[in-house]
Amino acid sequence: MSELLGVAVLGAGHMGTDHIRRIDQVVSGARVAAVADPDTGRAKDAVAGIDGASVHTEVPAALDAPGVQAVLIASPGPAHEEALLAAFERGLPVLCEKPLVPESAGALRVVEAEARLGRRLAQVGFMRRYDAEYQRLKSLLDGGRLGRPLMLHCTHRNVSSPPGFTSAMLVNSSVSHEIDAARWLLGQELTAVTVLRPRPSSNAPESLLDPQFVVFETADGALVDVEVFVNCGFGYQVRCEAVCESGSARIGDEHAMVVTTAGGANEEVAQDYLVRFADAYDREVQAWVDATRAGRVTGPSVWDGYAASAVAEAGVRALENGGRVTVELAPRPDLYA
Ligand SMILES: NC(=O)C1=CN([C@@H]2O[C@H](COP(=O)(O)OP(=O)(O)OC[C@H]3O[C@@H](n4cnc5c(N)ncnc54)[C@H](O)[C@@H]3O)[C@@H](O)[C@H]2O)C=CC1
Ligand SMILES: O=C1[C@@H](O)[C@H](O)[C@@H](O)[C@H](O)[C@H]1O
Repeated sequence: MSELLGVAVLGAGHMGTDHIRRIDQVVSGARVAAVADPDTGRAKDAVAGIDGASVHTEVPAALDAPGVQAVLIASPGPAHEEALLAAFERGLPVLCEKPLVPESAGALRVVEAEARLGRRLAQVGFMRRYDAEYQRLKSLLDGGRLGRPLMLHCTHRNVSSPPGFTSAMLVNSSVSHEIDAARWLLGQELTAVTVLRPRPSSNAPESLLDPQFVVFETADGALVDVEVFVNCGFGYQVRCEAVCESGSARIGDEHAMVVTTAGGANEEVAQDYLVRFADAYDREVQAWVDATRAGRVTGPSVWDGYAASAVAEAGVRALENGGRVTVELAPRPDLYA
């Protein structure tokens, strides 16, 4: 394919606007061909100064717009299923922001729809798989030098939660990244989940259960714990330590600049995922564009998206009802073997 890949971006909010900038200014081989958002003002602002990008309020109009060859979904999670199925009907390759679909039943319908097509068309925006530190940890674990992984200790802290953020979203929005990262790093499904609730921070909005401590069990007997704290107030911190039979490895400490002045040192802390994972988003979208132009799909699959939603759903049940909840996955279609 010699011409630029024409991308329709669905949703021009926080992530959509950043991806539009990325496609326009950072990534090579693609251009923004259309944008859809029910809020026309946002859509127009997001493509201001970009030649040839049409603006739509409805998703089908954007998918059918001239020059559209692929779709980047950055609308809220509940809108993803309809958008994915509409893209599949048109044979358009998709990069879908996480979650694939928040409810596992809807995510499974997407898996089944893609399996019926008989070829992969979509990948999910689990960008940590493109982060240099996560990739180094994955290579180290796969190389076997540290022996069998026994535990992952993870930290996921946001400065503050956006309006409307619920206690369930700590699990199914924030921890969804750790769910995917753990499945990917360990190469195993997560089979059970328990959520512990320390006393809520007085800095969290009224009635938000924040922080939470989530423990996953894996098919092979490893444990993954996640401290998720979305109103920590001081910074965006994502850390992961793998404890293995012959050693341990930790990522997530190397981002800050350390400023030393008379009598002391001060370490900067990133405030936002758009800063902490900027390179990962760039690499994710570039890889998607390159693979799409080559007629391939290489990123986290729709099956990975379904599994993450099923685990998160079990996590929300564990949060709401207490106790340990097991994860039930549907049979995996051969397409994702
Ligand atoms: N990978 C990551 O680190 C992150 C991923 N996300 C994901 O990105 C997606 C978008 O999140 P944000 O940008 O933070 O939300 P946002 O609320 O800032 O923006 C969503 C936009 O979508 C528009 N919209 C609503 N319904 C739509 C529809 N049916 N079709 C097209 N547009 C529609 C809204 O008007 C709004 O402009 C979500 O799936 C979220 O989970 C969000 C933050 C970080
Ligand atoms: O995906 C994300 C948000 O939706 C989520 O709400 C945040 O907690 C995460 O840090 C961010 O990466």
